[in-house]
Amino acid sequence: MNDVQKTDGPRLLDVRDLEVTYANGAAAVRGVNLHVDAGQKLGVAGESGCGKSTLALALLRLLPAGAKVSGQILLDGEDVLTMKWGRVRAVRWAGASIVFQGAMHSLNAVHRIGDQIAEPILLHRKATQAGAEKKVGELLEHVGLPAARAAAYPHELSGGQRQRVMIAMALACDPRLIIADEPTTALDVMIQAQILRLIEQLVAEQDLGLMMISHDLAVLSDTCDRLAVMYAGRVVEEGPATEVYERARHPYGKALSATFPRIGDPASRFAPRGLPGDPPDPSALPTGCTFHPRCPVALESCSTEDQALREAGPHHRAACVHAGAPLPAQPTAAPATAERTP
Ligand SMILES: Nc1ncnc2c1ncn2[C@@H]1O[C@H](COP(=O)(O)OP(=O)(O)OP(=O)(O)O)[C@@H](O)[C@H]1O
Repeated sequence: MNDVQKTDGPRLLDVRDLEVTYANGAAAVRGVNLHVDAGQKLGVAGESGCGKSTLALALLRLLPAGAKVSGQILLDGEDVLTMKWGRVRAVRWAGASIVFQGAMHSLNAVHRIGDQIAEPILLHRKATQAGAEKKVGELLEHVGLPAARAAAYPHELSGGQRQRVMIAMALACDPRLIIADEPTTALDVMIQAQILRLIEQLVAEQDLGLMMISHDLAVLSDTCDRLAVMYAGRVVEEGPATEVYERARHPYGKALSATFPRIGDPASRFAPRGLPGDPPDPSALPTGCTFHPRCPVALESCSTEDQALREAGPHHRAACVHAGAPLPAQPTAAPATAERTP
């Protein structure tokens, strides 16, 4: 991404020209470039089906068999794509770890949460049982839960508490990068805000890198320093969070920011609804700019000419023929009357 170049050593995460094609021919990630440095928070936004989860899974080589991956995923300068499996397994906990959405599905219902958090510590840190238990207590307290909750089973905790457990587990082996895939999607708005503040606090305290994935641009702009907006497997807009959220230069970024107004904003109830239609099938992408069939400001040329990312403002880039100037006025959509959903 186009921000100030880091000069002292490799970036924490540096993704270059990443392509992922599933066995059925779905081109889910197409030429993605992005990076995260220590202490930085990158938000990756996009509707369902834009390739966000595929990107996250690719970073730690968690994709299903048959998926073809090319490009580079440099974690502290070391390419995850060419690592031996033993090294990949170590990196998954100690280099980077993932917090998934829906903690109830990610936690094992029949094991106490303390044992589940201890497992990677015993396995990858070669800790003693006593050492692991001590670390589990510290981690739980760190995420705002009493150490004694280690004895609880997942069903004895609330949704927010379970998500705190997932975060504790992600931190178990002191990773340097956290990948959070829709970490608050299943939670109500109050709890969502608490979990986001917790993630922010941990990132700042431990100088971690954060890559947070969400369909909700407002949540991301509230939490992250920079945003990358994905559409049909590509980054179509990127830049400082406020800049992208408030002055989107790609019509897709603009539609996403209108669909997800700021948390607590009373105007949110009257915000325009999202775009009609769905992202394209990655096995049969449209010609030209893949967004053109849904774009309210497309030119005739957009159906044949693809656009690369180009300067759209300070450290801000957009892959749109209109990127160099404020977007032309768009037809206004019908006002939404429902409360925003997290
Ligand atoms: N295992 C798979 N095999 C084939 N296609 C897949 C597979 N997993 C995902 N896809 C397709 O790849 C595209 C990107 O999916 P992905 O889950 O990465 O998107 P996403 O933006 O994370 O959406 P969501 O938020 O719903 O997870 C979609 O069209 C999806 O149908």
